Amino acid sequence: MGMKLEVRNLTFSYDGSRKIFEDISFQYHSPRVFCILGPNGTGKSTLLRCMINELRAQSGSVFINDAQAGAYNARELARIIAYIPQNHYPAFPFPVLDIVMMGRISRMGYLANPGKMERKIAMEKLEFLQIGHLKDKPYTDISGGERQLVMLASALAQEPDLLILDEPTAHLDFGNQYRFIQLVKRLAANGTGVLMTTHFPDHPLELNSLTAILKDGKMIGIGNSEELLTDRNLTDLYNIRVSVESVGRKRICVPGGFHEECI
Ligand SMILES: Nc1ncnc2c1ncn2[C@@H]1O[C@H](COP(=O)(O)OP(=O)(O)OP(=O)(O)O)[C@@H](O)[C@H]1O
Repeated sequence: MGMKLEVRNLTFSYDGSRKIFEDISFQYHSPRVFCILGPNGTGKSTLLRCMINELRAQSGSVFINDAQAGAYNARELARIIAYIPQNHYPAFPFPVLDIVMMGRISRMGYLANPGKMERKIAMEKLEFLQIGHLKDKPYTDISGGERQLVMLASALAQEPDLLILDEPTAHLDFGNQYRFIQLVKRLAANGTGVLMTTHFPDHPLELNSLTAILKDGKMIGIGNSEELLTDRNLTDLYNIRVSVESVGRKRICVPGGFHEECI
């Protein structure tokens, strides 16, 4: 059926005076992929945390399936949305498989212990992401990129309608970044929505996603990646010359410009 997320006139401040962003509004329907681009410190993570009810906006509202986000308790929200923050610091050396099984909590009865089915689903998600070999390793003893994939496995085990991912490729190697983007395409094709922030404009171009540009506390553009991510818009956004080029059937962004000296 898909889910609907609506952000209406959202304004946020951490200290009550400096506005991190102001009057942000958009509508999103899953399973389309939605990417949010913006320079460092523009409030992308803060916006995501407002969407999942972790931070309370100064004004404006977030609606999930037409109900105020605040009306859902954590368990109800976890059945709809799985969120992976930009950084997660492991506190305990739980085995990786247990971490992935934790993704099942919102799907289990109150006071129930994870059983065979939870174990099977968790293992399937690890295998799906080609990290089954990590299942018995302590979560504290794996690399940043491996942790990111384990978090993704746990989020997938949650079987949400929407994945909200904060810079999901930040720790991934070149190959895993590509595999990850292909995975996002597959998830969307199978009905799971993905809303993600990224520092790589190539990602929304590859995903042909709905894309929003955040700059100086405002959402200055939203639309199809192909139309929104022009040389001009990317040059203005990142303050370097950028040209968007066709290579075969792909569109890629070239920082410094294709025919220019790097600046
Ligand atoms: N807990 C906090 N308290 C006060 N200010 C904060 C807090 N977290 C973030 N900020 C500030 O809010 C602004 C937006 O931060 P945020 O992390 O949302 O940006 P971002 O666009 O996700 O950045 P990046 O791309 O670097 O991850 C920044 O100026 C940051 O310093």
